[in-house]
Amino acid sequence: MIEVNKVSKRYGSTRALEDISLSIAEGTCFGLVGPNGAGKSTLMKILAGILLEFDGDILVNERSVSNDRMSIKKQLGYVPQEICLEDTLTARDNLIFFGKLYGLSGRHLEKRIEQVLDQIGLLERSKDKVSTFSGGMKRRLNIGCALLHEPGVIIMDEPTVGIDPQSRNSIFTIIKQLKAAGSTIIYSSHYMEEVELLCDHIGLIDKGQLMEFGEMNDLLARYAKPSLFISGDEIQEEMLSPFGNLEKKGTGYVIDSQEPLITLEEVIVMLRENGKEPRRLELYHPRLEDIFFNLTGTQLRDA
Ligand SMILES: Nc1ncnc2c1ncn2[C@@H]1O[C@H](COP(=O)(O)OP(=O)(O)OP(=O)(O)O)[C@@H](O)[C@H]1O
Repeated sequence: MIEVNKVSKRYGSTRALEDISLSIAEGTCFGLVGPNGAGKSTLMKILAGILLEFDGDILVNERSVSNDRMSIKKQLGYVPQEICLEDTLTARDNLIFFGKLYGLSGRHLEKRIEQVLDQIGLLERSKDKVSTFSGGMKRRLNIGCALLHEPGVIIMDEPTVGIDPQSRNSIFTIIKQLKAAGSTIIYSSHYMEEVELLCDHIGLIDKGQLMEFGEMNDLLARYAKPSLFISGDEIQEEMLSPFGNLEKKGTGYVIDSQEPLITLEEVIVMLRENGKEPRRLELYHPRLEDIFFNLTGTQLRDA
């Protein structure tokens, strides 16, 4: 269990984090979501024991990162947002360097390097210099460096920024495998769809403040309503108003409904009886974006 207790951080006059409290249970995949500049990296660095000056405390399995830093660091793997590799060395030599930093050596280190290279899909490129790698390969190696010492908790700060879809998918596969093996994952991103796909618990952060945190499904149920979307030249507002609260959205209307399937059926019957055909008629499932919008009144200010 990781407990973040009233954590605040200032850089000069900038308040990067304000009074953040949350907890992350073992074996969960926790997504920290927020726009650029929200404070995600700052919190990730504090969690990883890299940023040492802050107010409040963080407990990892009841031990404070401020007092037990070295023993806690062994349980953590940190993947920084900026790629942190030596370009002039091979993938294998980079892994040797990071493995030694974590106190690994000899046959155990060799074995872990083979396993990690396989896990990140770079076995065949292990003897190539990092300078010949694509952005996505560098990101995968960056992740591999944090996995060598088999940490129980892996902290990944926006690991998919600026990479191609294929590498992104392969990073998702790595994360899903880590999850299945029981690791705790803390994943920050400003891509809501990634967090929705990977994480079961989330924290929404904006301007240094934690807007909400909890289980994804609970938050979706609390903040976002299921609804129907309908559009078409023949579709008019007065036809739809008996079916629930209506909102004009783009070229059509959104109908709020607690039981969208039943409403869908009723709308179809009404359309048939009136001989009208919609261009689009579909169930709308609440998204993480809806929670953020409900809490902040804005769409995620994506860069
Ligand atoms: N070393 C620093 N010195 C001064 N200000 C900083 C420093 N690091 C971050 N900040 C500021 O603190 C705030 C939070 O930054 P942080 O990098 O934690 O946000 P973020 O959510 O990770 O954003 P991004 O997705 O752009 O990395 C921003 O206003 C940022 O400009």
